[in-house]
Amino acid sequence: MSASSGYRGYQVMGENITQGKPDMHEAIDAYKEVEPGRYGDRAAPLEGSNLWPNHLPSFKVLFEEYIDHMKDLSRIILKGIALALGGSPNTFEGERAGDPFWGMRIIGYPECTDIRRIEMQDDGIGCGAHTDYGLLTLVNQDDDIAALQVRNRSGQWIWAAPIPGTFVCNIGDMLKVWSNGLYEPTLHRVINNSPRYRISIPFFFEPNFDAVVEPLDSCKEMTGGTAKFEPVVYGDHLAGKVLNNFAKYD
Ligand SMILES: O=C(O)CCC(=O)C(=O)O
Ligand SMILES: [Fe+2]
Repeated sequence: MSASSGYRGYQVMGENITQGKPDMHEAIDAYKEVEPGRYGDRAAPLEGSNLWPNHLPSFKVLFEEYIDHMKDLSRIILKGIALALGGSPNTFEGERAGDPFWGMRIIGYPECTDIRRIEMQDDGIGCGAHTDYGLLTLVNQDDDIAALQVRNRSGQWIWAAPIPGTFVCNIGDMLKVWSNGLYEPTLHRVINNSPRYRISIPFFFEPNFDAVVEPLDSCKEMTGGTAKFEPVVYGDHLAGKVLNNFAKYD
């Protein structure tokens, strides 16, 4: 993991920072590849190619096949959301998310032992509370370890306990803007209190890198007629977040 690979590749335990605190996980991070100069200065920090393990040639093939399935599934879910928001099913195609940016992480959370707790002097936070940055996240988590928590409307943290054969679907920041607040991004965090190493694979379906995200007309109509959010270019939002997570590389 380094700034020169556009923050792609392997990160050691504690390298990812959320709200100023190191997260207790290790991960392989991949993003849609961005050729130099493709989106001008705003994409420069995220330019780069993914890094694959040399000794596992099938890894890249399987990974890319999985990404294609995740993109197809995300598009189907977004068609439903678009209809619910009073728009055409293709609202998120074309210049909004027809050429979606994406990210995917393969994350490992260490097993929880008393010794580790003392050594790390941490409170067991595998990933600090945050919302995801884009449209939708599809989390594929280990079937038998409850570690992901989401905060409900009453402010309580509840377990998003795994249901075999399903994904947890989180709403991202950009869907809040496009829906003028009708969709609330899911605040979530990870605490692996189990005595076993946990693996989860979140896939992030994002807008086009250069999409200008602003409340949709149909959503403004449903929420009192005025825009509650300023327009934001998705790539700027993402670059700000990623640089913050890896502040030590600045
Ligand atoms: O490990 C999980 O279940 C979720 C990870 C997560 O929230 C993230 O990487 O954004
Ligand atoms: Fe997340």
